[in-house]
Amino acid sequence: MGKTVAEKIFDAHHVDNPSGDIQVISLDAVFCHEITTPIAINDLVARGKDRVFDASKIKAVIDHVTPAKDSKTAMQGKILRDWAIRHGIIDFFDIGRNGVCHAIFPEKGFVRPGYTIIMGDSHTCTHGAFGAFAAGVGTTDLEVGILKGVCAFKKPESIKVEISGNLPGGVYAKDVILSLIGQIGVNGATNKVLEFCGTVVESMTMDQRMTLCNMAVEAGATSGICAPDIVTVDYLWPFIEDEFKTKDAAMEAYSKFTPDADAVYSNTIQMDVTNLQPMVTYGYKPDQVKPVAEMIETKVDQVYIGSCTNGRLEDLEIAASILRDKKIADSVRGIVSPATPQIYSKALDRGFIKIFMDSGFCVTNPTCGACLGMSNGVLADGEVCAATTNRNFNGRMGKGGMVHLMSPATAAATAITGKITNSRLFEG
Ligand SMILES: CC(C)[C@H](C(=O)O)[C@@H](O)C(=O)O
Ligand code: SF4
Repeated sequence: MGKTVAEKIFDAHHVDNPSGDIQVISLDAVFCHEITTPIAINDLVARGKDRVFDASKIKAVIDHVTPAKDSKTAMQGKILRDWAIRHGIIDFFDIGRNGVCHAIFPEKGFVRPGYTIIMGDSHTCTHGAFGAFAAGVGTTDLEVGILKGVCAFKKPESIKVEISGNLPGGVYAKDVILSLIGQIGVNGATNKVLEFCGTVVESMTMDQRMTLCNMAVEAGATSGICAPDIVTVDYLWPFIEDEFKTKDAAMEAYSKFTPDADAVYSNTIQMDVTNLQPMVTYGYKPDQVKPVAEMIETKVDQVYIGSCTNGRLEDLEIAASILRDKKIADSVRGIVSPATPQIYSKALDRGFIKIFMDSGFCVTNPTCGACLGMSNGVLADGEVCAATTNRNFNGRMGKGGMVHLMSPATAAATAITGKITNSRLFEG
């Protein structure tokens, strides 16, 4: 019987089959940030198990609140920092070199097709864009992962999402994933892997595939996955050139993580995006999605462009192309957080940062910050934010605040008018 991408990855990492449909797999990487890992560290220390399975496979970053905003966040950073130093974790990213975990780790080449990765963060599914199985876990699993380099999962069942057609102008990967979540609901993929395929996915860049996989968890999925192909190899080439010498050799090696034609899926969803509209969320759940056209009178107080969903270079490029030579509405506070220092620096070189600043946006350092309402743009009670992030939960960006999720293009257009706006108004 044929296998899905996730099944092939599980086979290649099989350690044990303790019971029924539970499988223990070995881990290629454990990613860490300063909000959840310190809880695991403190517990491991208290239990006399302050060890790591392999310091070279642990990658850590201070990203959620950086620079620290108060004594609590300073201590969270300190616990992670001291632990990284204590255990010789070389790939540790602190202020000045740090960025949003799900943007900086792929950028550094830490994700490869066929990898298994866990992290104490729900959007770990982002890394599935590289053909990896990457999942967010709780503290107990994180501790076991750090100590032993293994993790127990339910054997993966996958939903195949086949995306075809041609994306219209002004419609992006973010609109595709919002529309899918709107269709299947926040529990539509619970305990399943969403395997994205089809001509639209094949023609997406890695930045776009990361946007797609990033929100898999908002439909309840354990992970999102795109099979590795030449786009993946091109992205990773600087990191894998020495190993493979030719791209063909890399493709050949990674092809063992492409799905079989007769792979078995729990179900298949066909999406034709040819007539897709730009999408926006309207409520407190990511499946409450409407076309922008139905939301255009909605006034916003703040526009936030950033996060692990849409804070990458292509996102900033699209937003900047709309903001060029324009001013944002006086009533709007515009905030942009490039997701990593490299993105920031490239955005500077390419003139995007100047466009943001000239239009009236505040540019912050790379951080999660406003996305989860911890710093750099917390909303006041009753305020509304247009955001390129992934969660619109009640109070997510500040108590009593409302978040509308959308693409960077829609966010930029919205900043100019102060009301939710179709970016086609400004796109050529
Ligand atoms: C802080 C962390 C545990 C959390 C998550 O897991 O998703 C955060 O990244 C978020 O997006 O809310
Ligand atoms: S950018 Fe937002 S969603 Fe992503 S990891 Fe940070 S807080 Fe979570």
